[in-house]
Amino acid sequence: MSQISRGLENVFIKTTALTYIDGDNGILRYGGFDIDDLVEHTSFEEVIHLMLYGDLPTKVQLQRLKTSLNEAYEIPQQVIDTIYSLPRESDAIGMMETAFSALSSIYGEMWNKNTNKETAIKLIAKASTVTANVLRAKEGKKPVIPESSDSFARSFLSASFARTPTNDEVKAMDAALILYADHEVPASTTAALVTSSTLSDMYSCVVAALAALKGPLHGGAAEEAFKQFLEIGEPERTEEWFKKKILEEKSRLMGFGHRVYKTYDPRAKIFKRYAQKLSERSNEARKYFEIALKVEELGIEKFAEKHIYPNTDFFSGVVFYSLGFPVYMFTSLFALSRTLGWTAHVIEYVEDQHRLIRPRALYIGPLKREVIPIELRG
Ligand SMILES: CC(=O)SCCNC(=O)CCNC(=O)[C@H](O)C(C)(C)COP(=O)(O)OP(=O)(O)OC[C@H]1O[C@@H](n2cnc3c(N)ncnc32)[C@H](O)[C@@H]1OP(=O)(O)O
Ligand SMILES: O=C([O-])CC(=O)C(=O)O
Repeated sequence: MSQISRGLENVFIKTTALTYIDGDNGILRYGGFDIDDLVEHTSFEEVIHLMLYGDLPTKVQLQRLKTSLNEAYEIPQQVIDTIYSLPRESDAIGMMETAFSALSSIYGEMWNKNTNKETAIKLIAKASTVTANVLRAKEGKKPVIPESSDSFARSFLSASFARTPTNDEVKAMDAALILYADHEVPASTTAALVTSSTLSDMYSCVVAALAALKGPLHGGAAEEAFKQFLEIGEPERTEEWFKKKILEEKSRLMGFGHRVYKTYDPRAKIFKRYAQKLSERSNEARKYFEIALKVEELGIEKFAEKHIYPNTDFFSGVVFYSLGFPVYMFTSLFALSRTLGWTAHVIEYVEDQHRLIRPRALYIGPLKREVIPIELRG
């Protein structure tokens, strides 16, 4: 009998030079560079170069890439209108899917080895415009196109909040963009790959990926994790909440557990450091960070023996909240960053390893039955 791998666990669908994960030892590298080093010493734009061109850029290459991004923030007025025509209470990722569908009908060009990387760079810039405007539409604000600047994170924050962000805010946003940029082939990237395997266009790949990212078991977990902290409300209520929700009702602890990491997610450690630093700016944020620390302690105490530890979504919400983003935007912020991983993987697949992805399902229904005409079916 054929082997079924539930959840495609341990199935390898491509080779990659993009991202290396050692799930037992909590190691994550992009193109051979440790994630800590990249966050410490590089910018999101440098990581874009690394992912798309295979190495960190020289100064000249970086400047060229920044110019390409700055020149691509513009999106057609019809797409802006589409975003703002949706009800304000619409789901933020749903709004991004709608915007990217509209973009795919305009920019859905054929794959071309000579232009795929430029297409990806334009798509990433436009994702910044879409994400900032999803926030602004939901907040009842006017449309804004991000302005050119020395930093993708700075342009994005300025457009989102229509104010000049501090350098600390830009650094934290930049770190979040790097941390979420890629993670090999999780559900969303796999959805993008399946789509690319039919030679559908790159924007459509992002629509498919967004749809998969939204779920609470994947990108939606950052919102769900933070909602736990909101529900707890006060640090001294944490133990009571944990006992009732997690131990008695056996709810999943959101922001904990991972298919590949069987130890602490290295990204969660870095997000935790930024959460600690940024949350010092407000009492509310500080309170949620304290609650997160207590939940983390109880979660590790309970689940470590099953190798279930905090994942990247556990502390990222405290960072985004401290930056001023509403909880409903957390998954969209993840998506903005992950447009890099999605496009880099589909390019790697289509250019070097392309084949239609078409698995099988093992049939277990009745082998053969005769149709009884409806009048005789009783
Ligand atoms: C960016 C990201 O996508 S990171 C992941 C974000 N998702 C979350 O934080 C949601 C919470 N976590 C989870 O649901 C899971 O850990 C997943 C889906 C991420 C990965 O889990 P999988 O590898 O598919 O494991 P699976 O769902 O089969 O669970 C295995 C066992 O661990 C338990 N488990 C896994 N995660 C958790 C959790 N967060 N809380 C409680 N129990 C958990 C399951 O109940 C199951 O227990 P059992 O064997 O006694 O039935
Ligand atoms: O790898 C996964 O399955 C999920 C994840 O952490 C990510 O996409 O960042």
